Amino acid sequence: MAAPAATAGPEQPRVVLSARGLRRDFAGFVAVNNVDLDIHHGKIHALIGPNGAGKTTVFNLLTKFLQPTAGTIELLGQDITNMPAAKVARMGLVRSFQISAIFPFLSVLDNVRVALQRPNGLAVQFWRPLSALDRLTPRAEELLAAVGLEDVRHKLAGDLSYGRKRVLEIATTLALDPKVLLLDEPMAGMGHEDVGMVSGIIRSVAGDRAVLMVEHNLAVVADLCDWITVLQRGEILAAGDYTSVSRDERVRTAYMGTEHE
Ligand SMILES: Nc1ncnc2c1ncn2[C@@H]1O[C@H](COP(=O)(O)OP(=O)(O)OP(=O)(O)O)[C@@H](O)[C@H]1O
Repeated sequence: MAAPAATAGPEQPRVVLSARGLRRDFAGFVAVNNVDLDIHHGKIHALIGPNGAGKTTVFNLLTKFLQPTAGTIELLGQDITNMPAAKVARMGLVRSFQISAIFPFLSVLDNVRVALQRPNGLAVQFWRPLSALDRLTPRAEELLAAVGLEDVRHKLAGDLSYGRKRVLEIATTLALDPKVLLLDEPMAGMGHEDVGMVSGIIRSVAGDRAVLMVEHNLAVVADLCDWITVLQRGEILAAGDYTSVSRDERVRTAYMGTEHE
């Protein structure tokens, strides 16, 4: 059978987020140095590396929670290097926080409805009565169906299993209709079955957006991610698909003696 043509066409995944020469110093300590990244629509990109490699700092730089010391960041073709975090979130670069981002005493449905009325993903308008959110119910139900939580929509979020809380948290992030979704250790603390469920959801939500994730579970990275960037001491050690990165001697050495799998 003929191999697919390698020429660029309309199907070629486009770069939606890119960084060039990203650097961040903390009082003379260089936490991130000369990092280049290209994140593509429809792809899942993993940022991995030993503890202290600079992964969280890169996330904070991309989302503009931290200002880079040097380098540039482009989102959807626009330079966002000096843009405030709220504006970047409104443009579609959204970071999924941990479980603490959900409201345990609200129902699953109300968690998503509240997320749908957030103007920029960073603030919740608590003064609005929940009844004012009724018009958001159809969209909230659609999102819950997309992540397989429709059957528990009237449960209190706090009563969900750990894995399903993570899924709800992803659904509240999807409410912001991100073009680029940043996931910070989505499998942290999860049992085996939950990892499978959350992997399936991440794969399906990546169909129509770009996903960048920090993940320590290398089995998940191997299974889920199209492209991997390995950081060590703030710099890119290697980049490529899982097969090439996992065969890289420098990567193997970097992981030796760490707690990673
Ligand atoms: N606000 C800060 N002030 C000073 N140093 C910092 C600050 N934030 C991070 N660092 C340092 O920068 C380096 C990179 O930290 P970062 O948290 O980005 O690594 P990481 O790869 O996310 O690590 P982990 O896997 O442990 O979460 C570490 O040495 C850390 O101590």
